[in-house]
Amino acid sequence: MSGYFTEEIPAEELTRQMEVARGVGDSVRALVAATVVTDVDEDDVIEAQRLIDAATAILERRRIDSSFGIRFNSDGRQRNWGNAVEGIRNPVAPPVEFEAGDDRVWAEFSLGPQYEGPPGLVHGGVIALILDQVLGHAAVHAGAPGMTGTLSIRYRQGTKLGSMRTEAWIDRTEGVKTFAKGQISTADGICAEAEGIFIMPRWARELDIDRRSRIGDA
Ligand SMILES: CCCCCCCCCCCCCC(=O)SCCNC(=O)CCNC(=O)[C@H](O)C(C)(C)COP(=O)(O)OP(=O)(O)OC[C@H]1O[C@@H](n2cnc3c(N)ncnc32)[C@H](O)[C@@H]1OP(=O)(O)O
Repeated sequence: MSGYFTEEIPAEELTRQMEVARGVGDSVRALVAATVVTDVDEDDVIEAQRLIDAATAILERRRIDSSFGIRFNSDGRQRNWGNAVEGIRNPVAPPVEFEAGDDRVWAEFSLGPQYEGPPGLVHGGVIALILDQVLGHAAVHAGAPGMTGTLSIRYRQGTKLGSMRTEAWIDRTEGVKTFAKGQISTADGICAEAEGIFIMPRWARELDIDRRSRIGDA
């Protein structure tokens, strides 16, 4: 399966690269939020646009031919910097950084004005995006990774923009299918609940266990 790479970056160098990646990702995230809510004069908007275009031209001086993919380093760490939920260098990603316990995974994070759907509330598609990832992550954590086959969401109340928590756990596994459940909550309580079926794709079923678990680490 393409998009999965193995690489050998010395640990200290990888840590340094991660700091730079997070730095530029965070700066563009702040830029996106500022673009949505700025109230400065039009001349300032136009000047900002000129500077942004100059920054884009610098970044485009050299680029990879594909999307970022998932890169496994020899020290056990992996880079999924392009992931739409977790990718530290992807400004579209909040990013959501998961923690894992015995029977579940969770994350605390914040969504700003660029994720708005109804006024003041998170867009339902963004809720689905995050629930897909957290349920998928729970399947990985349980050692039963898979692609999302089905995802069902019950939106119980609007999710206010700002701080929130998501968590997910495995309900059961049946052969290549992993049934996961999860939720997103704010200070108002549970806002959305999800159930998902994650299915190990055929190409992964044919891999040996070691390679499969490395892909599942994604
Ligand atoms: C190791 C892999 C790791 C993957 C990445 C980890 C990322 C980590 C986190 C990422 C998080 C974000 C994740 C993302 O964003 S994943 C991106 C969004 N999802 C996709 O793009 C998935 C596209 N679909 C596929 O690749 C295949 O159709 C899948 C893999 C889903 C099934 O494959 P295939 O079609 O070849 O399966 P099969 O014919 O052998 O059937 C097997 C069993 O499954 C049952 N079934 C089939 N389809 C569905 C369905 N839709 N719902 C419920 N059940 C379904 C079927 O009845 C049978 O059951 P049974 O009759 O045996 O009881």
